[in-house]
Amino acid sequence: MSPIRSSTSRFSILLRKKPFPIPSPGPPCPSGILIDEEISPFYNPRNFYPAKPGEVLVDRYQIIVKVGWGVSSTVWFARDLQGRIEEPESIVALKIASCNSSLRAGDGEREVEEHISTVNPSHPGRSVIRTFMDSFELQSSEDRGHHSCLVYSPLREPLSMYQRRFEDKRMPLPLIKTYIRVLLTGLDYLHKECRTVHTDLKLDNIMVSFEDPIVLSDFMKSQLENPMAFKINSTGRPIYQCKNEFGPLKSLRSLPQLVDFGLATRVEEDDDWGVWPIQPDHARAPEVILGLGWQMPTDIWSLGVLLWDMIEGNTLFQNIHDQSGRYDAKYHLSEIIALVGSPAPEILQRYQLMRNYSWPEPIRVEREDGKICKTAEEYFCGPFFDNDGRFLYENLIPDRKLEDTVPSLEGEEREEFLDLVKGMLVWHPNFRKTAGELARHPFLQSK
Ligand SMILES: Nc1ncnc2c1ncn2[C@@H]1O[C@H](COP(=O)(O)OP(=O)(O)OP(=O)(O)O)[C@@H](O)[C@H]1O
Repeated sequence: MSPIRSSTSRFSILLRKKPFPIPSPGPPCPSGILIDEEISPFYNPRNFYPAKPGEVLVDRYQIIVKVGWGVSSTVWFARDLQGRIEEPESIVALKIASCNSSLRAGDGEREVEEHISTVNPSHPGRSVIRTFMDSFELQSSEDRGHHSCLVYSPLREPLSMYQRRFEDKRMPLPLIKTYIRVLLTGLDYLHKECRTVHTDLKLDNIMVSFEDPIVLSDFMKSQLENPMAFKINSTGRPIYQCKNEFGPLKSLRSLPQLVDFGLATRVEEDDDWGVWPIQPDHARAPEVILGLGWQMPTDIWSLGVLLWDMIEGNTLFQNIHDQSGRYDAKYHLSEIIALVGSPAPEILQRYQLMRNYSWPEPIRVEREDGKICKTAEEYFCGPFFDNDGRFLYENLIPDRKLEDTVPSLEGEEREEFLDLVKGMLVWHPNFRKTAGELARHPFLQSK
């Protein structure tokens, strides 16, 4: 038996897909110009894995093209060589985390995604959440720990980029409604079944799938003919310029997926609360700014804010920065009060109670001064309300009304939209509607 087995395995090795020859280098970039991840203020090239087109990782994934990057990772499309020669090409996205061991980049993301993928695979929202299909580790070249590598299905692009493909950068309303409903089904799964808060909802963390597999296969072929531009940096490593332009849409069959669980947080028990600052500035919920503690409803506030980015093509809260462009919470709260009203008395009571609560560990503010803070009040430069619950910056409250912020909707459509968002932009997190309830709202049903 054994000779037959060994010749069978040799035979199957022969039938296995072969790596393409290493593509010729693309055009050189001037060395003085910063490329992609180099722009990040805390960038250290030694922490990034020096991936190269043509390289085969773990004897299985052949790197072809860089399609994205973040502050602590790069994302590449790669060929999966596991299939047999005659099988269609299988392309995956590899997210290679940096090896900065203090951040343990990639490890938290892997843990949360493992949890999400196993809780209840039959829930309709499960497929809306992007989780990894495979994972492995790569040793860093300078003995600086490991690079965690997560393998995903390839996606077309973030919603921010997808939107720009439509006239006036606005997707058709029926399509937006479908997207919102799908995202809410995903959040219902994440919140109710997985008891996980995304904490970083923004259009860049909603990605859309390829509308047609031909778009991806044409893109991959074109990469072999037109390789990425690159430069050699001061440490002698090549840095490649990512390519992620997939051209005009062939149809509207793409669907959204929630991605990037690098900052996601599990809330196991009802009395577990996140306390540290989260969320992109304009989508930050009031309980985060005021340091009241946050749970799943904080994502509902963020998604509520993002509905303006989707429907109107601009942000709901427009003046939340000071004159030098820095996020300023007192302006943000002033806009919230103008559009949503004053906080409920319970919120003000909790604010007084939590004002002096110190975080278990101090946090450095991501500003030039890099101040170290122990409380939300220090971090967001409070106080904001006096002991009687009066807002300390009444003079900053702009003359705006929520009803005037949706010029593109009219009549019943507008009323229904306002009703939907009034269930999301609620000061008291407990009184916000849940994702499951919102998904059934009349505004989102096809008429
Ligand atoms: N599956 C995928 N298919 C195609 N492109 C992807 C995929 N995943 C990520 N990208 C691209 O890579 C970019 C960065 O990915 P992602 O959002 O997961 O990283 P990040 O969390 O922003 O990185 P970091 O945590 O290092 O800041 C995305 O904005 C997107 O352009």
